[in-house]
Formats: sequence, structure tokens, C-alpha cells
Amino acid sequence: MQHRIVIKIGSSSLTTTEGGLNREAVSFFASELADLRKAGYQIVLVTSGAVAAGFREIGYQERPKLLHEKQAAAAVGQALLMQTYREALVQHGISAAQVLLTRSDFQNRKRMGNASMALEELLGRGILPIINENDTVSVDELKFGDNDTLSALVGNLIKADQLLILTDMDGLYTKDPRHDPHAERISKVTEITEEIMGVAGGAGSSVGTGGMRSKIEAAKIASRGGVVVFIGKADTAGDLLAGAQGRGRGTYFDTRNAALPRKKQWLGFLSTPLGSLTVDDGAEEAIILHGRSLLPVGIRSVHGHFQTGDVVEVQNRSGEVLGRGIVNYDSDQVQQIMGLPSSEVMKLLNDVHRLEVIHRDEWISLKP
Ligand SMILES: Nc1ncnc2c1ncn2[C@@H]1O[C@H](COP(=O)(O)OP(=O)(O)O)[C@@H](O)[C@H]1O
Ligand SMILES: N[C@@H](CCC(=O)OP(=O)(O)O)C(=O)O
Repeated sequence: MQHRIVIKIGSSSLTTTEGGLNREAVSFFASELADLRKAGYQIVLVTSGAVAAGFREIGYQERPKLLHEKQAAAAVGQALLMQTYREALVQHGISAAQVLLTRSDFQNRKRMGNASMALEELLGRGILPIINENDTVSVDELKFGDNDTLSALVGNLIKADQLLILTDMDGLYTKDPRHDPHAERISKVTEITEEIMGVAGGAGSSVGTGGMRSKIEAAKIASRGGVVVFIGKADTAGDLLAGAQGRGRGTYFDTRNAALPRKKQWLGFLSTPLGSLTVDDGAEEAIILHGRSLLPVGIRSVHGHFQTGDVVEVQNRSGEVLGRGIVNYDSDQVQQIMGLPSSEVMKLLNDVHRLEVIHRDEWISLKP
């Protein structure tokens, strides 16, 4: 199979100093993407820039800050953004497709499957998929700047080998270099620790959203899918190929040993818990330290209404989140059987198909 790469281009790399869309930057990236394809890489592009491309046309003097204004600007700008990409790519004989996704598309396994099939078909036919968040309907994105997260989710979805997150900074530094001239670049990260999370700050420019922090969160998600992540800069010919070949100007996150099976990726990062269970110390030790299934006896309380097969969050008695799992009972049944040993559960419920409330194969630990 061809080497697959997801490339994410942030607003900071696509805007002029006045905040509008920088057409020259789009042309530059089109030529870089063409070179990567010539070198044999299969590519999916995740691009920001819709708000930047649209706000002037609808009469705002500067990049809007209010949600509904950003949504309106993105609605105008997305068309212009795509048109600009298409015009630039056609010069290199590349045909592009627009794919707009929201976070909720990934929370639903069926919709995720549909997106995956469409992307495979486009790639199979040599089309370049260009993805952006569907900003007009996606409240969270515009608030948190989730195109970094989106690119990581896309990377996992299409089983990419690499994710290149391009920004205005040539990698992760020990401090935000805009505020600390003594900050040093970290060239390789093999484990995303609390310390690494701690060095990352917020957005550096008025156009970017999320800053390094959201890029590292994205690296964390992608690493769970076995994707190598590069965060860096590309503004000179050959930079993108260098990034793909492991000699880019930036930081590489090679944490593939943290990879998880697909179902567990979904459980941990995309599913929406419909309730929660509080467990006692013994149950916490069994599920966290010994990798056992969660039995009724260790459950102390139940919150929310859920059905068999739904996802719930599990927390300890101090309220710390331990992980998520798929339940074998609905919330009323868990109320009935919590705290009981398995022999009592069997007597109480006529139809016991599984004794575990959450089986260890349907569980993901989220404890740091
Ligand atoms: N530790 C750090 N190392 C490098 N950059 C950092 C760090 N902490 C915060 N930043 C900021 O993150 C910014 C990049 O994120 P952002 O503005 O959201 O860009 P984009 O639009 O490309 O997603 C940089 O311009 C930089 O100021
Ligand atoms: N979806 C938005 C991107 C929001 C944003 O600023 O993201 P980013 O530049 O990746 O931090 C747009 O196209 O304008």
C-alpha cells in the first residue's frame, strides 16, 4: 500500500498580515502537495482558512470573534477557499474534492464508516480530498479550533502513516518562543507526558485557534492510531517532502507504541458516555492495575439513563475519571445489582447473559 499522509494547514499559514486569505500561500502548498504526490505519497488535506477567506466579503473589517459571525464568514469563505485550492491544484493536474465534517460525524460509527468509504473511493481514483470542519453547524469547532483534532481523527480513520501539522512555528519549543527568546526546540517526542503538555501554550496569532496545546492533543489522538505526527513549518520549496521524509523543520512525535485497536480508539476519543458509574477502591485496583472486567460488586452508584450496549464513564470515589466502557446492563438493572456478589446477581436477575457490567475487552482506561 502507498504511504498515506494527512496534511493539516492552519489559518496562520494561509493568511495575509491583514488576516485575509493568502492566495500565494495556497499556490505554494498546491505545488508542494503535487511534489509529494509525484514522490508516491497518497494525500488527504485538512485545511483551515474559511473564516479568513470570507469575512471581508460580508463586510467585517477584521476577523470576527462572535460565533454566528464566524459561522457566516466561514459559509462565504469555504467556497472561496475551495475555489482557490482548485485553481492552484489544476495547474499541477490535480483534481480536488471538498469534504466537510463535524465532530459528531466521528461520534457516530455509521457516519464514520460512510466518510471512510467515500475517502477511500476518492483516493482510489486519484482525487485529492480537501477536508474542513463544517463550520456553520459546528459550534465546538469555532469555539476551540478543532481542526488539529479533526486532522488526527482523519488520520486514524484512513489509517494514515503520518500526519503533518503545518503552522507558523517550526515545531514545539520548551516555552512559547513568542514570549521567551531562550526557548529551545524539541526535535523528537517519544511519549506525550504531562511535562510535554505543560510546555504548550495557546494560539500565537490573532487568526490561529488552539495553539500548540491543541496540536499536542491531536498528536496524542493520532498516536493512539499508530500515526507518526510532525508539527512544523513549510514555507520554502521542498519543506513538505522533507517533513514527510523525517527531516522537516519541526517536532516529530513518534509514539506508535501507544497505538490502540480501532474499537478502543473510538471508545476513548469519540464515543459519548450516556451515564457514569462510581466504583470502590477494590474495583479500581482490579480494573486499572490488574486489567480485569468490572463486576457489580465493586459499583457504588449509578448516574444517568443508559441502555445495554451504551458507553458509560467510570470514576472512583474521589470523582477521578478512570475510563470508559460498554455496559452489559441498563441503568435500572445496574441500580438493582450494584454492590452484590455474582452469586446474588444470578439469583436476582432471571436472564444473566454476562456477569461483568463492563467486560475488559470493551473498556479503555483514561487514567494518566
Ligand atoms: N511551546 C510552544 N512552542 C511553539 N509554539 C507555541 C508554544 N506554545 C504556544 N505556541 C504558539 O502556537 C502557535 C501556533 O498555533 P496556532 O496559532 O493555533 O496556529 P494554526 O493556525 O497554524 O493552527 C504559535 O504561533 C506559537 O505562538
Ligand atoms: N474551520 C476554521 C478553522 C479554525 C481555525 O482557526 O483553525 P486553526 O487555524 O487550525 O487553529 C476555518 O476554516 O476558518
